Amino acid sequence: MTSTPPAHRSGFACLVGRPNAGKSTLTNALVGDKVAITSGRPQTTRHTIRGIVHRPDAQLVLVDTPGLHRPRTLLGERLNTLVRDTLTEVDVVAFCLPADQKIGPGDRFIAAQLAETLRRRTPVVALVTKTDLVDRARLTEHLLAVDALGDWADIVPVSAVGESQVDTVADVLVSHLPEGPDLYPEGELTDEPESVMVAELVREAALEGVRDELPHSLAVVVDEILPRDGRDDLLDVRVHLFVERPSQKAIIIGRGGSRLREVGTQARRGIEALLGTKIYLDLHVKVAKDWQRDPKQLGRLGF
Ligand SMILES: Nc1nc2c(ncn2[C@@H]2O[C@H](COP(=O)(O)OP(=O)(O)OP(=O)(O)O)[C@@H](O)[C@H]2O)c(=O)[nH]1
Repeated sequence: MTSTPPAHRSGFACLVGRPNAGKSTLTNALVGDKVAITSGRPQTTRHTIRGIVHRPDAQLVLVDTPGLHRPRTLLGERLNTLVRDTLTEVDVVAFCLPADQKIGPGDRFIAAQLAETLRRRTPVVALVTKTDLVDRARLTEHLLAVDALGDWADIVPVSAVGESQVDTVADVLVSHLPEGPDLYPEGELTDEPESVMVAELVREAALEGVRDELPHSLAVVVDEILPRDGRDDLLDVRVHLFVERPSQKAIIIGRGGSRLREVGTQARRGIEALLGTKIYLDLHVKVAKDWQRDPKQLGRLGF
């Protein structure tokens, strides 16, 4: 019998569960430490990307769930909107239930929300997390309780800390993704807060001494932050500075580019401290006429 290679899959997943269920730790274990950042907003989801699992056979994009991530804030109407918005846009939902804690009202609440919101349109995988904290008997008991809690596409026990079954979790989540090519270039991971901070550091440096001349005319966009090929100690950071008029571009760049070099040096120091690694900072200045008044330009600049 000849076997055809499995189709490439790609899509979005979100990890839900009550606080301390182990979502962040598992996300990190799934994604590994190949961290790069971009401010580019994903085209296919409005939600913050927490990490991307790159594999030869698949790309799994893990997105944040603003609501279920912090169930304490999930009340009334708001809850329903938040949950529905995110959960209905992903391909698979992973519900984390820590093995060392009995299923409680918080878990039952989330289970009910998932059932009501998704109505089986999106598969939900139950992940029994922190299995390293319990013995076999307790794990079995918990698995049975989780099974009784809802209608799951799969149930997978996992320990992110003990590094047990993390690959199985990835396999199972990937199995629920549609066939498709990579959605993001390899090495790309988003972390919005950090890229916003990078943009802010560049903006600060660029406005130094010229704040009066172009206070609100400067927008900074971080295009990408990627590891340099073949280097694990250097990130390439590409940034665009947008001004409204050619005269402002001249101010930012300075005579023979002298001022832009100073801006780069100052911003680089701050960014290296922020990211904890050496960077190569690539700054480009562009004129985007009347960007403050043009909704299309504003959108492009991330406002
Ligand atoms: N022993 C053990 N501890 C774990 C494991 N996964 C997470 N933890 C611990 O559990 C605690 C909570 O983990 P997080 O990953 O922050 O949980 P979370 O669900 O992201 O929490 P919130 O951000 O509050 O929603 C941390 O102290 C972790 O170190 C695991 O597999 N084994």
